[in-house]
Amino acid sequence: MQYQEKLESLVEAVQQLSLARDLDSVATIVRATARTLAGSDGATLVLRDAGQCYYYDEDAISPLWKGQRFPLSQCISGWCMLNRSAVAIEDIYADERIPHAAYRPTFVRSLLMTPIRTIEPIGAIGSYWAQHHAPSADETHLLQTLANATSVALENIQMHAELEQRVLDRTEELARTNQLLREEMLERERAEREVRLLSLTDELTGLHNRRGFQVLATQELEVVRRLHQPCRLIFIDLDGLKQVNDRHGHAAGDVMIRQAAELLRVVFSEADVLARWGGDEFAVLALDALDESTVRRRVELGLKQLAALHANRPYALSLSVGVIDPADTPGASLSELLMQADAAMYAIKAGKPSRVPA
Ligand SMILES: Nc1nc2c(ncn2[C@@H]2O[C@H](COP(=O)(O)OP(=O)(O)OP(=O)(O)O)[C@@H](O)[C@H]2O)c(=O)[nH]1
Repeated sequence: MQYQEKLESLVEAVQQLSLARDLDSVATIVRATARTLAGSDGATLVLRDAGQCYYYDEDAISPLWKGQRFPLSQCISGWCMLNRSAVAIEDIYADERIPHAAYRPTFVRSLLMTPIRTIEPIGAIGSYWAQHHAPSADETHLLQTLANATSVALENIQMHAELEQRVLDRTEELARTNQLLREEMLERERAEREVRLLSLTDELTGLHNRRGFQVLATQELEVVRRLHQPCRLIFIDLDGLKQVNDRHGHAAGDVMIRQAAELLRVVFSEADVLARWGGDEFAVLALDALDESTVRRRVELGLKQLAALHANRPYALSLSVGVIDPADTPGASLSELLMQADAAMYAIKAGKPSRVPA
């Protein structure tokens, strides 16, 4: 092949190398171009890897050396990297720098080893001949130019890989941050739900609290009024809680309040709005056409059942119950209706002979 043709091959290879994005592509280009430029029978790409010569690719000594690593001091590619200069050896068995035994199973008789970059070499390109061959100055020059272009390609690949890794790391970091934000959002939603729930619920009894009752009973009242359905508003007060607190302690008073709530759950249905209005008072919006005596009868029955369940409690559970029909005052607000029910309850309580249950 004429020098001009070789030069064109070299220019073509330099362009291909500038586009190569991985080591395999570089190795393929280098191997083929080295053989073309040197007219050799085989070529190899050696990389300097932590003080060793790493035979990354070769088609001269295959399959003996490909993928193997040798100390820089024990192979000719190492020699050429350490000395930062190309080395041509016409008869490898006459040269002391060659580990002869290692070459014996191969076809190699002559070689040219070119450092990849003469300043701080990062590898070497080897060209091998099966017959004795003395590489010309032109061949050596072309091979060194190829090797220098290869150094740029290798640097490019490393930079590209580093950039890709940085993008990957950043993407992972963003994904982790996103995940954390998502978890934080879910946690906040859960906490908000809990706060909403807590702010409508009475902690001691699990019934709605005053605020919960106002929200829900207002809605329900509006619906039953619009649909002309029956309902009753009921106000209930525990009898003698103060006495129980005083005689048996606050904890016993709490149990009494909880038992009253238990009773309301038994007496009224799930659709009704049940609330602890505060202290020892309860409010119920029953979505039913209950008359007062039915409510009272059910409460008494519930009290008996509870008394049987808690036979050894040191006090009797007793309630004063006021029942009103909101339909009797169609324009009244919930607060006004509650005042009516409270008054009805108080009339009942006032009529009781003794309000001390224990
Ligand atoms: N154990 C307990 N006591 C409470 C709680 N809230 C309010 N009380 C007490 O309940 C008592 C209510 O007193 P009163 O309004 O006189 O009611 P009562 O003792 O049931 O008397 P009457 O309603 O007239 O039958 C007060 O002593 C409050 O301190 C509570 O959550 N737990």
